[in-house]
Amino acid sequence: MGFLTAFVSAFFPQDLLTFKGKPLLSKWKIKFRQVQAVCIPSIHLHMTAATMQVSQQDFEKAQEQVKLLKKDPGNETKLKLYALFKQATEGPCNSPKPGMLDFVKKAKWDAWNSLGNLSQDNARQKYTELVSSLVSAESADLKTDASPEETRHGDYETILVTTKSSITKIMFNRPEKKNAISHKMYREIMKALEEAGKDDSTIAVITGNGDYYSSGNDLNNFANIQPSEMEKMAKDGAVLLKEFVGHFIDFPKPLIAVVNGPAVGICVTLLGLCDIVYASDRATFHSPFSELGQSPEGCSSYLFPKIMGLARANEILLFNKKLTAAEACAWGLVTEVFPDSTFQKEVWARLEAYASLPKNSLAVSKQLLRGMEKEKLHAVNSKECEVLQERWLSDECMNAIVSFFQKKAKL
Ligand SMILES: CCCCCC/C=C/C(=O)SCCNC(=O)CCNC(=O)[C@H](O)C(C)(C)COP(=O)(O)OP(=O)(O)OC[C@H]1O[C@@H](n2cnc3c(N)ncnc32)[C@H](O)[C@@H]1OP(=O)(O)O
Repeated sequence: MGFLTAFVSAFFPQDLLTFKGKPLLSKWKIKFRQVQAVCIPSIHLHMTAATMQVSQQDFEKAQEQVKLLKKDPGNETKLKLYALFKQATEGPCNSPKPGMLDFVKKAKWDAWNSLGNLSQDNARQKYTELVSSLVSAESADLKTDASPEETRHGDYETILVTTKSSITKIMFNRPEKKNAISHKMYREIMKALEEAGKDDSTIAVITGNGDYYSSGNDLNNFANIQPSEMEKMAKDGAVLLKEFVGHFIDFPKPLIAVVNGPAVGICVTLLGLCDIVYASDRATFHSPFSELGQSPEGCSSYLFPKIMGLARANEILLFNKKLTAAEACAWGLVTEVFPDSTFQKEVWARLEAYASLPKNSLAVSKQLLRGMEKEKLHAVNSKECEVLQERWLSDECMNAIVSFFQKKAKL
């Protein structure tokens, strides 16, 4: 016999467990909440404005809500509910006191009788308030229970943003385009970073959906531009890029890159602004700026020489050297490399442990590590964007982009 069955059988006499004259015990005996439905007579009342108004409708709604409670509220509360219900529907207790040995009936009688001359209106109100507090407590519990679940944010088209276990994950989500970053995606990433900076998460993660981390700037951002619009395109591009990189410079919490596959262009350079970079051993790192007639961005012209030394930075940023994950780790761009087969499992277990550390301590420590450099980084960002704006108008750059689309057309 389950707890509620026992409670119902003990606390509600057989005569109460009837509906329209038919015995309901066999069908209904299991759930306390259902007993309340059996006990509902039809009441028509009007509250005056003297007390907080509880309408008949509210009272009936409360009776329905009791039926939906998932957790047993405990004997004491159930006795209170019973007493208030009887008082509300029948008025003060005037039935004879049960014998001392009839414990259950006596407990119920005592509860009802203890309400004395409480008016039916007040009893209805107290019943409704009690139910409302039980419902609120239960939904708060459910929210707490649900906290380890993943919550999805916003109405994004090009990225997926979720929070789980104090980690906000921003995932590039154009796998069919190798997660190339379109104009819309630049804007959505900025919005997601702004939100992640303010939300309850402890750390934020950037990663890619599919086989690529990201193939960098979407070269379509430069396609189909009329000659008369070239200057505007370059100017607007520089403004957008400056703002975009600025969001990484100013991000207030630890920012982790989970590089699930190859990374190209701006998605490589931005790694210098991330606080930790974990890579799958399938990942490669390629910044083909000179091949594209362009120049470095993402503060890499300043941070890469600091991270790996000028000679190595030159190989990547001037001569398009594509690094394996192991090389990128040896050169200090990547923190740690994991076998692809266990990458996700190992990385997320590690990050969950990190995200349980005190949030504010992590944030202030990040500021100490990065804060002094911020002004410098913004200046570098401005300069890089200025140079790129010119590069985008160069023949070298235009030819490289035309060549990319021609190769595609031939395929
Ligand atoms: C506001 C402006 C800010 C600018 C900031 C400055 C940023 C600079 C950079 O990021 S420079 C780097 C730019 N990226 C590239 O040069 C990479 C170009 N792509 C490739 O070389 C290849 O696609 C690849 C090596 C990434 C992958 O090759 P492969 O495995 O053979 O796949 P596909 O080429 O067939 O690609 C599948 C599909 O995706 C499209 N695509 C891939 N990358 C890009 C891209 N960067 N831009 C646009 N489209 C891209 C590709 O065209 C295919 O599309 P399709 O199926 O043909 O429609």
